Amino acid sequence: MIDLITFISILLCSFLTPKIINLWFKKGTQEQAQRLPPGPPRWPIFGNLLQLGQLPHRDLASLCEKYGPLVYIRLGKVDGITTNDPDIIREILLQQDEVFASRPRTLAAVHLAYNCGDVALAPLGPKWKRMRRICMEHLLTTKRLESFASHRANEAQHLIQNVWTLAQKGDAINLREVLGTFSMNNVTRMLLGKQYFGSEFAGRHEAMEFMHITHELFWLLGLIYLGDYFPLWRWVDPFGCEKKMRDVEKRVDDFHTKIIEEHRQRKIKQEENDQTEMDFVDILLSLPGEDGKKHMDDKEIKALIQDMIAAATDTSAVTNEWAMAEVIKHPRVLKKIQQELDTIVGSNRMVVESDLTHLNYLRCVVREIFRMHPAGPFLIPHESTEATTINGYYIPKKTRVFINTYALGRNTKIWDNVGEFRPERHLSVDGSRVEISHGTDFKILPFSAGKRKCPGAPLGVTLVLMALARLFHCFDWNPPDGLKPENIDTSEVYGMTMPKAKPLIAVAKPRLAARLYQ
Ligand code: HEM
Repeated sequence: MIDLITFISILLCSFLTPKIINLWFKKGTQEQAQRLPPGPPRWPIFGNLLQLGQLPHRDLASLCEKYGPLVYIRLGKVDGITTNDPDIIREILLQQDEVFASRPRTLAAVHLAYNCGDVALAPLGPKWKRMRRICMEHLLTTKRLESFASHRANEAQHLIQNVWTLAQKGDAINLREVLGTFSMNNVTRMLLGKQYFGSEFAGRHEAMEFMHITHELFWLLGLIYLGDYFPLWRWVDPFGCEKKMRDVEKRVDDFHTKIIEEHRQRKIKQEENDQTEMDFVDILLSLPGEDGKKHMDDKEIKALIQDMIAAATDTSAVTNEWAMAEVIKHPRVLKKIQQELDTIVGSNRMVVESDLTHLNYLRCVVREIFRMHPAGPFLIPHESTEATTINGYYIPKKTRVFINTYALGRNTKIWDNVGEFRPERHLSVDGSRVEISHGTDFKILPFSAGKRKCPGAPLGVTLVLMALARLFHCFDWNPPDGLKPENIDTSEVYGMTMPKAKPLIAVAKPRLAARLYQ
């Protein structure tokens, strides 16, 4: 006699299998009629999901090499396209911006971005528009960023002191830690009025908890979670990903609740005419809410805090670590950067922000890093709001768009010797200032373009250039004993950002007068 479970399974199979086959063939016929872009053959149910490995940006890059500049893929039940081509990217991000400027509602965005109530992961619509406007008009204006210039100068000096102390001890330096601390402190000082690491730090336990949950958050946000493409997977969740998302959601929320409460208490205690500088949380607490409400909801404030931390810290820290790795690997480039710094800044003072626009060769180095190791290998995936066509190919509504910036930077049709680190390729013929943006040719895309372009780009560029200029000006750099520069490992891991697989360890030797490091 068959047991009940076997009976139900047989019943379900006999009911579902014809439906799935039917749907699959129906879909196939529709697709043929509407001429989707070319792409690899697909499995039933899974589509091309099983063809993506640990480094999906490389897998999708190979598909573009094989099938052309615009490739159709199917991820479970979700339509997807990918491209490595400047003209198609321009078409998607500028010409058809309105169609492609939405975001997919992924489970990570639901759990970790307050039900898509933030800026970065919110679908296109009035809510996203309002939250983005708050960022642009109240947090990231030139005037507001200028008001934090002294904090940034202070953190740049703190970075140098930190490295100097380690160099005096003769220790090899873990640059991932040092650069992560620099980015995190800069962002949390602006955002939360707190420095989490260093002399005025917020308390060791709080700092460690903060670092820990931030790392888990980044990891979960970058994950290609099968439950997003294949709903049955959610029933099983064999690796406990969704459980982890809920766990991190709760811990992050507790953390933000505490921050908001601290700011409210501080405000109550403050004298009325107190002129203490306002941080981002103070500003958000002072803004009116939607529909005539006196204040913004706590949930909205938390979603914005979350976005700023996630968007600003890892992107700049990862870019800086790649730049240090490639430059130490290429001593010729380090020499040229230092010659430029010695000419423009000299050896009697530290680099200041106003120097950064004049450091044209260093700017080429940063552009070359964005070409070879872009912080966002797929930007943040976009989604189409309606069916459309690109180059005569049909793109269905709700198609997920993987703009492959990694493959763009290694596209042999637009770059020569793609694996060679050669900053000079970005020098302008007339010697004019080298811009760290996509420009008109869209051959690199560090901060994206169109409605969803990064609103923090000027701050991001400053954080990157400042850390690098100071570190190369103040120190000579070598790999640890026994490792030749050319053997420095430059393999990557995939995530929301694309960090170096192994932390960069290097030895620093001061090159300026000792008094300047104090
Ligand atoms: C080197 C540093 C940075 C890099 C490389 C970077 C890069 C990016 C990229 C590639 C995107 C996705 C754009 C798209 O999907 O089309 C993005 C979005 C975003 N970035 Fe940045 N970013 C950096 C720094 C910052 C900073 C400092 C902030 C704020 C303080 C910031 C805030 C944001 C926000 C809020 C979004 C979402 C925009 C939206 O969806 O409307 N970023 N960034």
